[in-house]
Amino acid sequence: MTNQYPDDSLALHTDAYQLSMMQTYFLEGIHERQAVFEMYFRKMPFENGYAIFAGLERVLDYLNGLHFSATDIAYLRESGEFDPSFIDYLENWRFKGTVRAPREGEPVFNNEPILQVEGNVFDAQLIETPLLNIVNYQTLIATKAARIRTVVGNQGLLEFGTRRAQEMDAALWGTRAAYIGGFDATSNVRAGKLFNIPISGTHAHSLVQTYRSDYEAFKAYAETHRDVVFLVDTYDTLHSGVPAAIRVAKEFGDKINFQGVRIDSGDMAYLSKGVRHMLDDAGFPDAKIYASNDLDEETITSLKRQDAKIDVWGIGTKLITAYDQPALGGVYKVVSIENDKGEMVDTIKISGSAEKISTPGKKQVWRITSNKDGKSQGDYIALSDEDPRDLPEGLYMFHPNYPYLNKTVKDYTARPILHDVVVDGEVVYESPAVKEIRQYSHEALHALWPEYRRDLNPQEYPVDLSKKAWDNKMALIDDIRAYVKELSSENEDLEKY
Ligand SMILES: Nc1ncnc2c1ncn2[C@@H]1O[C@H](COP(=O)(O)OP(=O)(O)OP(=O)(O)O)[C@@H](O)[C@H]1O
Ligand SMILES: O=P(O)(O)OC[C@H]1O[C@H](OP(=O)(O)OP(=O)(O)O)[C@H](O)[C@@H]1O
Ligand SMILES: O=C(O)c1cccnc1
Repeated sequence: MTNQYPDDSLALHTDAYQLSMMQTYFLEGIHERQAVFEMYFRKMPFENGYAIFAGLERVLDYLNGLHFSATDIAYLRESGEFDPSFIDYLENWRFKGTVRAPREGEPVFNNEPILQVEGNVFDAQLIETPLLNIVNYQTLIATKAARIRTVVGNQGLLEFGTRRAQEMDAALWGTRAAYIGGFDATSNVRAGKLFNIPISGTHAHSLVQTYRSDYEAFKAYAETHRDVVFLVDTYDTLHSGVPAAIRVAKEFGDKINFQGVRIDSGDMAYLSKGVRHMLDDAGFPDAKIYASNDLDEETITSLKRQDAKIDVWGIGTKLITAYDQPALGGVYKVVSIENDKGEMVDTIKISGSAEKISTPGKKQVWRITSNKDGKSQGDYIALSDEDPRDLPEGLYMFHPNYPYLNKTVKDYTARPILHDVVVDGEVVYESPAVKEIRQYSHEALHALWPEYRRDLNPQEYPVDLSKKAWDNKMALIDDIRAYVKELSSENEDLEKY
């Protein structure tokens, strides 16, 4: 399908129920009521100790100049689903809200706000779906990438996932997220162009099959390239591929700057050791062994344990699809809303399961680090009118579910994590170059103790509520309980249920 709408916009990239609610607010005349919504996720992805926040650049692209185009409006009218006066209003609508977010690449944790939208309830509602769409995916992939980087150490790490991604957008933005999470380069050339990230690659089996021989294929490739890596497993790695690679490397010498070989099947521990011997014996001790084939942090760990002689890891499917956990599960909840007297009142969503109870009130996340070693002590979620900096008596931190787990931190720095990125509809933040984001992420991650960074059974990082935020939550839970009780006593029929 070609795009038949030259002015297609992203304004309709939302769930119909958002427009349905917006219509209600509009027709009831409350669409300009102020509200604060926050995005957070409840569980750490991959049971990891941290997540890497990503997606902000695309969020800003999306919000910048967001409006309903002529064909969007025409479509809504033709659908017959919405009131004409509501559609008239959408015609001149512009996003006027304020958005706060962490820096891209920032380590973030479950149950803390990672996006905050403040503005008309109408505006905030429309953008819920795309914000979750963007940040859930990119944060997931950046986190998966960071996990893989953890097990790979300082070795080369290449992103090969485009062919296996859930369509083109996912390949492109997933690649960017993977780079932020610590990959060195991508095979996706467009990502290289758009984001100015390094591109890299070898060649496929089809080259060898086209020439019907390893030697002929490598020779042709060598005639036409420098810095070559030969794929050696098309027919037989140890008996055909590697001998042919060595022969061509010797024949072409300095002309091709032979970089190494790639193995894409078979027992990679066994094969890589054999290949290493052959390359060393042939006088190519610096040639690198690349490996690919459904790799992820688990297989890499296992291969390292087996002392596989692999120098560069190419990772596709399991990274770009977040194979073992394909969704982050981030949610977007209203935490404060203007009442009919014009006052902001905090609001809570109660649930039978404790983890689904939201934390009311507009908040800020503070990262608390010790001034002695620069290492982080935990995150402190406070209401936005609190300032936990420079408290002479120290900062009292307690676990929100187990308050007896507590500590007082002295000689600390409290750094706010959420920053204004859009103010009253205007984008006020310019994303740094992706290379800088990657570097920032690396540094911010290493301000966490290694116990939170290990890939298996990491320590739970403290994400605490301020006393005021905690009291506010408890008071609202009590209010809701009293309200439900009153309803039940007013209506005896309800007692039956
Ligand atoms: N020594 C090893 N230890 C642990 N895992 C390995 C080892 N060697 C290879 N693997 C992994 O085992 C899996 C093997 O998958 P699979 O059987 O599909 O590969 P293959 O048959 O060798 O190649 P192909 O992809 O062409 O079918 C891959 O994920 C690979 O990365
Ligand atoms: O294995 P991944 O982590 O997804 O990495 C990308 C894969 O893409 C290529 O395979 P290709 O499409 O040629 O298929 P193959 O599995 O038959 O090698 C490459 O040889 C890798 O195996
Ligand atoms: O360049 C490569 O080796 C490559 C690129 C994409 C997928 N698999 C391998």
